[in-house]
Amino acid sequence: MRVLLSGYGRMGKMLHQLIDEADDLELAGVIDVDNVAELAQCDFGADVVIDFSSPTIFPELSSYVLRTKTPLVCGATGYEEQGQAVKSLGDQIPVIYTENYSVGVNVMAQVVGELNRLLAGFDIELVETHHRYKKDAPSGTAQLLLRQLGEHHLVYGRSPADGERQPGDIGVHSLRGGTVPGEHSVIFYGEDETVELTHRAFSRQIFAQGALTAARRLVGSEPGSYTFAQLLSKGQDA
Ligand SMILES: NC(=O)C1=CN([C@@H]2O[C@H](COP(=O)(O)OP(=O)(O)OC[C@H]3O[C@@H](n4cnc5c(N)ncnc54)[C@H](OP(=O)(O)O)[C@@H]3O)[C@@H](O)[C@H]2O)C=CC1
Ligand SMILES: O=C(O)C1=N[C@H](C(=O)O)C[C@H](O)C1
Repeated sequence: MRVLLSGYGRMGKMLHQLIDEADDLELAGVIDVDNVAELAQCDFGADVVIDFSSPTIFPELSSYVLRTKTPLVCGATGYEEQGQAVKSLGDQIPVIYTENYSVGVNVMAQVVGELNRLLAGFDIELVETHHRYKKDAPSGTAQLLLRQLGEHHLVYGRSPADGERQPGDIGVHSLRGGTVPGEHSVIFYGEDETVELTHRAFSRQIFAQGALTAARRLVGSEPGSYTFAQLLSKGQDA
């Protein structure tokens, strides 16, 4: 399977290493800030595009995948406004977008939704921690987890002026430092008890492996916008 990488930072380089190590994968090319124009000029002959760059590349990237009918695995975060636009590519090609390609977070999201239903009335706070270089806050995964919690009033950080916690608030706290690949906790506070769910990534290899698994299962699929859970279960069916 020939892979075109979009974005050659921490994730792009990790993917390149895994592609070189895998017998079934080959690098079709790399797109980064200095050669985005090639998307309009070339056909890299790729079976799939894997994007870990930034939503700012979406116009060029979407034109390329639609013109060449190449399936797209999209992992860059910060796509809230364009989320629907990414998914609408599924009318013509197979596409997946998720803010987190780890199996653990995928399961955590389902459990968070269930805990939210079972622990109605508990106060909820979300804490996410990432390396010092992360550009966006809160993380994409935080937004994925917040979607499982339904409509709430989000309080980002907490300032001295905020006063007492209001019913229905969810505090969202972003910590940045060191080399942390990604940690997310959702904490439910009740009367004299708390329930805390935490996912810790020990390396960004899990995200890269998850994106490659999604790519293998997306190639050959019918056009559509797939979820990570759908592609993971597709593998189990096979
Ligand atoms: N879904 C998931 O499981 C995961 C998602 N991510 C997300 O993936 C993204 C990348 O993460 P990471 O590799 O750590 O970040 P990096 O900043 O290390 O890499 C991003 C790369 O993309 C380049 N880039 C940015 N904008 C454009 C553009 N418009 N056109 C072409 N290239 C561009 C950057 O260039 P330059 O440095 O010059 O800006 C950089 O080389 C982030 O949004 C991150 O949150 C990360 C891990 C897992
Ligand atoms: O930028 C990162 O590193 C990560 N970004 C994703 C996010 O924003 O949630 C996924 C993972 O946590 C690592």
